[in-house]
Amino acid sequence: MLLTCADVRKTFGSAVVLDGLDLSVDEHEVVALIGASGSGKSTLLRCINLLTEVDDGTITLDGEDITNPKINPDVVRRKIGLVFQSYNLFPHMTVLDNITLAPVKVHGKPPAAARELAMEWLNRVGLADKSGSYPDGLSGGQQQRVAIVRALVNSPRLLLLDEVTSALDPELVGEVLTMIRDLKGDGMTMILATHEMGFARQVADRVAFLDNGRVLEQGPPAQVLGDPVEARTRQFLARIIEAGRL
Ligand SMILES: Nc1ncnc2c1ncn2[C@@H]1O[C@H](COP(=O)(O)OP(=O)(O)OP(=O)(O)O)[C@@H](O)[C@H]1O
Repeated sequence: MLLTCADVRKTFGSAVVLDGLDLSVDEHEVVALIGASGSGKSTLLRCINLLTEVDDGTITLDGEDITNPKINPDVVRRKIGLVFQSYNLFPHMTVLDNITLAPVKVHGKPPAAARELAMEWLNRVGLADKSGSYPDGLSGGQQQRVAIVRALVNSPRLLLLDEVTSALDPELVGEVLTMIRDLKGDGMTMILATHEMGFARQVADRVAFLDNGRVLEQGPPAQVLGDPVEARTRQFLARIIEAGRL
């Protein structure tokens, strides 16, 4: 296993958000997290990326317990890319500078090498001509693809994607989806939190349904989304169908 979350607990005040959650992800696997709003999907991703500290339980990456307080979070975060719904690009920096900032300033990569790698990725995703543009000159889909490239230039072992298509106009979702499918083809290990069941169905090897702070049910997309075992999964999907999102 590349990642193992074992008995992870997280509370905010009196709210128990993760309640002994177990989840394992194999190398090259793509896992979609689904569940009602507030079920803890983002919190889990933030715990894995060490942006939020777990109260209890362990998270193991590549055999190393990353919840051990002695671990250097910056080293862990280099191995785990996290991309948010709101792309969070720096508005006053060009696309190229947004991408090379962390490799150069944080990780000490020579600027020329960082630019070369960034341009390679931008070429691959068809955005090389935007390298000198500022984020507000790009569409939402283009900005999100730049945000994903920014995570990829650190060569992460694991990519976490938190609702990366949710802020996009429907016609822009496809280009981000295509990029994620290409990454899957390259063997990138990914965990994606999503409200879009179509997205989960199209890219995930496995879907995990979060409920009351635990993974209640998981399996291949066709099974979990098409023929769920648990009554609560069925209820959740029925609400999604009502909302027209299945
Ligand atoms: N820093 C925080 N302080 C207090 N409560 C928090 C904090 N972060 C998250 N929560 C609470 O934890 C619960 C789970 O939130 P989380 O964002 O993980 O859910 P989610 O499944 O990702 O929801 P959504 O699908 O709406 O993004 C929510 O009730 C939220 O209000």
